[in-house]
Amino acid sequence: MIVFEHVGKRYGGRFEALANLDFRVRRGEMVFLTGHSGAGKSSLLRLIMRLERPTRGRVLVAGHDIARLHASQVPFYRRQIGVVFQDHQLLLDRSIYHNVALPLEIRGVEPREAARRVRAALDKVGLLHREKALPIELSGGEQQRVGIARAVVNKPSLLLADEPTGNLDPQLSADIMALFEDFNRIGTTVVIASHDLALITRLRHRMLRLRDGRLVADEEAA
Ligand SMILES: Nc1ncnc2c1ncn2[C@@H]1O[C@H](COP(=O)(O)OP(=O)(O)OP(=O)(O)O)[C@@H](O)[C@H]1O
Repeated sequence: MIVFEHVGKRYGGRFEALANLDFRVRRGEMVFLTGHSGAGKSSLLRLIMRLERPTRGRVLVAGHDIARLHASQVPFYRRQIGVVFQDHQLLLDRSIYHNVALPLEIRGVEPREAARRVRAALDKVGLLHREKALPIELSGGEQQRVGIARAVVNKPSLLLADEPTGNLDPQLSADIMALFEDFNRIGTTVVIASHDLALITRLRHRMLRLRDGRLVADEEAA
């Protein structure tokens, strides 16, 4: 599903944020990406989203070198990827329903079909009963679940998350990870950047460990 071939990324000057990354993630896998702050986790995810391009090597997703995508193809490419952020980035003046519906509105999905999908996504994260609420009326854990519903409403084949539990207490963090496992179980490929080693070690998935932009360990779950 995802192949990194000798990938390097420099931001201006000589500073190498990522160096010689070589790994692949199979379709249907769930992988944690870990490492210290500044190790390059977000940069790696941004390469997969094609928000950045590698300065060396190639990133292939579903067989395509994504650096070669034409600008007009990029929105279609991104549609197959759901993204969850640490600070969920919800629109505060819109209801939960409309936050989750946003990616479908942008695509011009017909309202009745959109409503069906929004409710299915909210149901999966256990928040169907809060569809009329505003984000501010929800707890931090619930807001993050809305962020996940919005990420999966397009039924992406790939789900990426950057520190999705960064602001949550241990129990809520475990609940959020369990949700990602649910989506993985139905076939979605999942890549999660997290520095919460205590949590992700317990979950027993493959772990890619970055240090100063290099891949220093690739451990299959025991
Ligand atoms: N747009 C940018 N321009 C210049 N340098 C950048 C840019 N984005 C990231 N970097 C640098 O690249 C390195 C890797 O950053 P990155 O955000 O990928 O790490 P990270 O592991 O996600 O860290 P954190 O957990 O703190 O977000 C850091 O030294 C960072 O300062």
